[in-house]
Amino acid sequence: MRALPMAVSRGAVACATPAAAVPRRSLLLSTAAAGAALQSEPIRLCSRSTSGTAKLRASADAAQAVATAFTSKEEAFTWARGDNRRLLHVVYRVGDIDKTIKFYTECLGMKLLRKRDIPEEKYTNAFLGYGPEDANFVVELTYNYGVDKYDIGSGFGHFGIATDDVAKTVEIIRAKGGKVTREPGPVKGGKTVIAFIEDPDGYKFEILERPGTPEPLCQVMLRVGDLDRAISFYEKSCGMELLRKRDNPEYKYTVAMMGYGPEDKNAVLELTYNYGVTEYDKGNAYGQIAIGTDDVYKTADVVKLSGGQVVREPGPLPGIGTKITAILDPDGWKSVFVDNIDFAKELE
Ligand SMILES: C[C@@H](O)C(=O)SC[C@H](NC(=O)CC[C@H](N)C(=O)O)C(=O)NCC(=O)O
Repeated sequence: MRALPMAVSRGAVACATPAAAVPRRSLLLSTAAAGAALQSEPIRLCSRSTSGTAKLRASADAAQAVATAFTSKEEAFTWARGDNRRLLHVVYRVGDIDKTIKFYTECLGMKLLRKRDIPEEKYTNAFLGYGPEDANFVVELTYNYGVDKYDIGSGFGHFGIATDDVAKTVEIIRAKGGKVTREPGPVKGGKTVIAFIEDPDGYKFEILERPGTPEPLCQVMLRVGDLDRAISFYEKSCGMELLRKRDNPEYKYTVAMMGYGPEDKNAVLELTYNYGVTEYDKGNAYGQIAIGTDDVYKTADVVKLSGGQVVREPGPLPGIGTKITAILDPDGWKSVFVDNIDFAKELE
């Protein structure tokens, strides 16, 4: 059973604590600003409030005190990098779930993996993909009763589907009535053959040529206002690796592929920075990516220690019992970490 984090009074002051006296759960101080630089030495807090410590108290108040199992930030980041993580699914809202299921199964060749209706919360979920959820990245569609239209916004980019033959795939999609918005051909400024299609709600899918891939649903592309800030966040707060960064000055954008393993075998988060564009409208259609973890509590601690924002404290979901924690990146994109064991039970 996990111990509850210790409460930290707003009047807590920074103090020197002998190493031997450091409790099992330490209190580490982190700046609240997302993307704050790592500090090698944690500042420990004690609850003693004394006179003459106003400045320290003010600085403690201005920062986020984290009750954590870790004794240093380095320990926290090392744990996150070694955690058992992978992208589980991407969650987004659709206006007619049966129409989308038909499009994804008939045009995109996905399988309907499971569907659940939660009438008490007035929504339905459908999980679709190219392989079982215990080993593949999949989509989780959400239909909210009575809502048939969403705003996709300008920040969401696309989902990527890798295929052996883009031209053939696009012809099948077209023949089945799918909307092709960019014909197959080499990507501008590169060699990879790509095409773009749109689903019934207007979500874009990039079809890209990558023969023999084990993970056809391979990318979630989101636009960000500061690429280095976003890379730093996904490295430090999420324990991801920068797999590839490519600048395309001719077309004035840079992309960074972030993930938990090589791009040809694992789904990745593709972050796109368009020169000079620092803000996007995120709409209300795209939801979040879900990431598996062995410990949602430690995960939330790591996010806080790296200056990231936890928008849902770790704990079990009412009704389902699956433990999760939700975080926001510096651009406001959400990720949800899901306990691996609880998730496996959901699939039983
Ligand atoms: C292979 C992999 O790197 C790509 O497919 S990148 C695709 C490329 N992306 C962009 O242009 C991103 C910047 C753009 N301004 C945006 O915000 O989406 C792309 O979409 N190319 C279009 C083309 O027709 O080649």
